[in-house]
Amino acid sequence: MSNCNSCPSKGTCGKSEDSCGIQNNVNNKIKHVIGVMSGKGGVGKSSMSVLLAKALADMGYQVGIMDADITGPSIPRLMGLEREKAYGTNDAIQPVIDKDGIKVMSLNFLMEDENQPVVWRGPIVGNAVRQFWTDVIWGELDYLLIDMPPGTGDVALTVLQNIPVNGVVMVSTPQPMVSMIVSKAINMCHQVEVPVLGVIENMSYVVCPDCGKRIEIFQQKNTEDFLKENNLELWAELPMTPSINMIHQDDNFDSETAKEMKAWIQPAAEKLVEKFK
Ligand SMILES: Nc1ncnc2c1ncn2[C@@H]1O[C@H](COP(=O)(O)OP(=O)(O)OP(=O)(O)O)[C@@H](O)[C@H]1O
Repeated sequence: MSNCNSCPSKGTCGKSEDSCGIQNNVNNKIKHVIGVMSGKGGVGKSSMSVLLAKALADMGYQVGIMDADITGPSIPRLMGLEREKAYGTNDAIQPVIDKDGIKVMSLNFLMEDENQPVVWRGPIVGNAVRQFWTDVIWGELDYLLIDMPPGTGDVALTVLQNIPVNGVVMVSTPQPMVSMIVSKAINMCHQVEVPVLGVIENMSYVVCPDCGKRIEIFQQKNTEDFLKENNLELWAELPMTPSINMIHQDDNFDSETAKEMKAWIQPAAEKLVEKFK
């Protein structure tokens, strides 16, 4: 049964206790639940979830990532945890914990073979996501980041209505087609009364390897209009770069590549922390 007193969204949620579909988990003491969403597939939502988690962990926070992209789970590989398995105890599931202490849950941790497709209908996928909230022993966390499925369909709705999400970080790329679809996701959040906190623009530009000049690759870049129309703030801009492919190799933001990635995502991590001060 839902109970507002033990809910992390207490005080920031518009739902009444009677109408709330959220089931709490006594094993969860999570201060902030944050969705990382885009509406459009392939814009780098999972990569941004991982970078954000690493930046928050680096700032000393206890962090978890829930891979709610059930049919296309990429978090285990992006975290370098693709060989790990999650184990159950009675009716609870232990998340996988990486070297930084980031707790991770993904359907791939429960699959024998990560290459096997999950051929499930929407309600079953929705149940899996719900269980990632109700049955996983997340323990104490400052931030649980939810890597949302692409689109504004069934599963995204299940996350927003069945998990006490405090706010959503939108990931976009500077293309009119993408911002139109991301705007749909923003409006979906408004409809279910989940605040959209800020925007990360990925693949924003490229840096010339010879002269270091910033090159705008998308000529009809419409970031300012998009932000203005949706009354949102740009939290971070990341270039299109092969460094992102190294994301899984460095746990502590130690290597030069990782330091570079940290510098790009850090403003977003700081903005997020600031939002909940
Ligand atoms: N800034 C970037 N520069 C270069 N490649 C990137 C960048 N961001 C993401 N990618 C690459 O784009 C691909 C998609 O990234 P990612 O899986 O993070 O996107 P997604 O939005 O979560 O996708 P999906 O819709 O499948 O959930 C990956 O191969 C990733 O390495």
